[in-house]
Amino acid sequence: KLPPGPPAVLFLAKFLALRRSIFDLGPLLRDMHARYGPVISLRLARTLVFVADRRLAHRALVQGGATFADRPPLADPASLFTAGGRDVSSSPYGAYWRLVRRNLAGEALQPARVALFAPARRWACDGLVAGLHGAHAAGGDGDGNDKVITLRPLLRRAMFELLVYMCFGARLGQEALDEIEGLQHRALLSVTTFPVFAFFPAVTKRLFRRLWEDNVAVRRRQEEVFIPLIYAARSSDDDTPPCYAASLRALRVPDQEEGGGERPLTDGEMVSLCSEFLNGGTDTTVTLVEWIMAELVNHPDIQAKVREEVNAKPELNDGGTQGMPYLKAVVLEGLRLHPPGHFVLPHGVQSDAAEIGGYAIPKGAEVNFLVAEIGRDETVWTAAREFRPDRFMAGGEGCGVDITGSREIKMMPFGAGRRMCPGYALGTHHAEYFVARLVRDLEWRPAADGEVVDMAEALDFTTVMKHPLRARISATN
Ligand code: HEM
Repeated sequence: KLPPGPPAVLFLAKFLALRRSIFDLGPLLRDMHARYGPVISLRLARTLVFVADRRLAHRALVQGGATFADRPPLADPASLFTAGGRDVSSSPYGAYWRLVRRNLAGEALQPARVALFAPARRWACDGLVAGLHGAHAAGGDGDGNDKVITLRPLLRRAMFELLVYMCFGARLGQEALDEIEGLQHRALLSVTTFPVFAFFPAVTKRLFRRLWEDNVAVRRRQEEVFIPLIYAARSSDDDTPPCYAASLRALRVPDQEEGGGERPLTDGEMVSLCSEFLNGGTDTTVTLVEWIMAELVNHPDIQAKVREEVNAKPELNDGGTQGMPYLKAVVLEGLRLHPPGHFVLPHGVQSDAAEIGGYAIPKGAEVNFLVAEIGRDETVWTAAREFRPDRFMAGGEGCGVDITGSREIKMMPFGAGRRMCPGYALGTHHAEYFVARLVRDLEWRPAADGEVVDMAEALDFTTVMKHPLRARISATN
């Protein structure tokens, strides 16, 4: 018995009537869950299943082991940009995925390695704060030490530069960064825009030839830019910690064609893995930091409390955020209330006997989990729609929450189980450090006196602030 859900035609009619993007299912799904229950299905080109209940999510993703650890196959152009599903997030569950994931988690993202990048975090934030101070000259208003800025572009550039350095071990000039950021944006669009080439690809690639050729040209340019950077990347030297690209060059994966032997990664695979590293590490964290700063503008009391804690800790000068429980609570509350991804990436099913909540989930189905709904569940969180970091301090309902969800899921901003985000510690640490520096070095107020920042959401690749944060900043002493 499949999970209940509306007939596909009715769903599509509603979807088109609302002129929603294929990604923007949130409001429709909420209505459908209210009507049909916590597990629903929709039979479109393949069966889509949506799970909105934290206990069922735990049973499927954590207790279910490998049952839902696969990914559905990708259509073009997503397939083009992942070298045919060969990055970590789109590889099918199996030996190749295990090796590339272990390399990412065990090499590039392991805590001792991340610690070596403390000076890089510092220069990234120094540049960001200096840029915000200088934003006045570039068109901010107000005067002297007090100006209205838009945070996102400068924040994005600082985070991107940091990730590029962690990936390639090189600091690039602004022009090269501009180009790579543009290419990365185009690669992301391949995931978020309507997948025309999923339908009769031989025909649609002719019908929409310009669009297809455009994608091919972007991918070619991405290879031209990335391959020299990958081969120039040193394993490490006195000044540069070992970067991700160098670990990819050293990695060996099973060679399917050579009957059991090993082979290095192809250039295409390395380009896609680097591209995933840059996008995975930048957009999610930037979105999170922007939401948190918006909450801190709306809650000056919380902002002052973070500043007080951060000022008392010289560790920040070394790129660390140890011993700052309130800062950590603020970031956790940001992850709960404003998870950058409102869904995990779609999960695939390899077995014939999968079930969720007593419903059969057919092989080949695509299973999605409603991350934002789970973090805002009123039965778990008091005043679930309010920003209250204290809930993660001693005595609060979130104190000691298990962010990996292995014991129990109360929130799952990074997913849970075998496909859980391998970057969760880095993402959290970057968010903590950037928020700490922005609050320590600058005072944040509404753009106009008495104004409340609008917290409306919009779907980009992540769920971003519909109106990018504008705030009045001044230097702290
Ligand atoms: C605040 C920051 C971040 C958030 C909220 C976030 C969120 C997520 C989520 C929800 C998933 C899907 C999990 C699933 O399908 O069950 C995911 C997967 C993934 N993330 Fe992150 N992420 C963040 C930072 C990072 C960073 C810093 C990196 C790497 C540099 C990264 C790399 C990945 C990769 C490679 C996957 C795919 C894992 C797999 O399929 O095995 N993420 N992330």
